Amino acid sequence: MVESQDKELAATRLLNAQTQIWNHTFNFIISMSLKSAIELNIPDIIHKNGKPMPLPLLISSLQIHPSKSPYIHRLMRILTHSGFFSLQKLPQTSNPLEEGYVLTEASTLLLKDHPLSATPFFLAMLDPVLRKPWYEITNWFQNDDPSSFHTAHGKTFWEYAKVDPNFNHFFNEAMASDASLVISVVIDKCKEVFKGIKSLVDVGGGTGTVAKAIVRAFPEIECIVFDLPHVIDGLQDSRNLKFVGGNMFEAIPPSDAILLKWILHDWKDEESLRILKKCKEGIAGKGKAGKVIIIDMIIENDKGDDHITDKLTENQLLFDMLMMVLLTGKERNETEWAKLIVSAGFTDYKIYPVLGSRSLIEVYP
Ligand SMILES: C[S@@+](CC[C@H](N)C(=O)[O-])C[C@H]1O[C@@H](n2cnc3c(N)ncnc32)[C@H](O)[C@@H]1O
Ligand SMILES: O=c1cc(-c2ccc(O)cc2)oc2c(O)c(O)ccc12
Repeated sequence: MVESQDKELAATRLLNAQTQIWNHTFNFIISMSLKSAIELNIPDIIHKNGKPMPLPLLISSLQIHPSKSPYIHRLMRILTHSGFFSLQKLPQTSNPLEEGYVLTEASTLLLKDHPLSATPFFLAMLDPVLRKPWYEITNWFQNDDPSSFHTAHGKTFWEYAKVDPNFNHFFNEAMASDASLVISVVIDKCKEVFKGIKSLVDVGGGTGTVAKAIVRAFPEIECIVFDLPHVIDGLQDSRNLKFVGGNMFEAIPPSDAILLKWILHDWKDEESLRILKKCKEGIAGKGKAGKVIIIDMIIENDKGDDHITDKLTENQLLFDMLMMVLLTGKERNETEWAKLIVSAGFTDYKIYPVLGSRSLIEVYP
């Protein structure tokens, strides 16, 4: 009896292990299915419908070949199971089997016209330019290239952006959509961070989404968006917002405060230290208001004991891999951040854990 129970337990474990491997093996199927749903415009079509959308109506609204109509429910079934759509009973019907698709919070963020749309990044991640480096990781482990991206394309991420205007454009656009989301939360939840600041440089500030929101919310602040020349090329200055091209490893324009949003995780410790030291020079002599504002992840060391913490940690570890493969960067835990901040000559810092998997870190000279 005991022996047969042991055997059953061993078989269950083996089958569970196989299921785990299969689910991970097929993870890409979810991304590729979602890509197709976005390309077929399904989130926007369901949104426009305004109420739960029955399958036949959804099918008739899609630009697909008639022979493919019977397949749509299978695409919708996996994406519903993955939480991108949900099924709701149709209004004004007594038949419980009559239901229609509605958006979830995740697919709402994928709407093309959503001001905070995640679609540009989602599609960018599946683009062959950003996919190729993932096939090169093992080669990268065996050569001395700075990143797997470099192994795949023979140049760094930023060099690639400089010579490929299309890549430069879609990357900057994708960054801008994330920037809108983050800065709206920062302005709402961390107003005090900007108190007393008269000038701010957004280092690596891209096309200026964050800086524009800052000058709108705090008109007394003069902002400079500092980025590589090909990023800011052609962007128009306004009264309290200027675009300056340059290299943050060489010099950063002086100001009361410097913002580094999603900059330091792009770079390894030696490089990040050089950037932070340049920031310190940039805010030198600016008295009490001088500070560096970092927006980046702080990796949790403990494995989460609830589902949400566990998902945040997974998100951070995935970003850590993204930084390793595309750039030379990494995500850091608090000890690593503290070491970096102190090594660059700063005396103290304060963490505002208000941005989901990211935090705002206020750093003082
Ligand atoms: C990950 S993006 C972050 C953009 C923006 N801060 C945001 O979070 O939306 C990094 C930015 O750093 C810029 N960058 C890279 N190397 C740079 C350098 N040497 N000097 C100035 N900016 C640089 C890139 O062009 C890019 O805009
Ligand atoms: O190449 C990237 C991509 C991202 C990214 C991907 C998907 C998302 O939903 C959000 C962001 O983020 C990056 C990043 O933060 C960075 O500093 C460099 C490159 C990328």
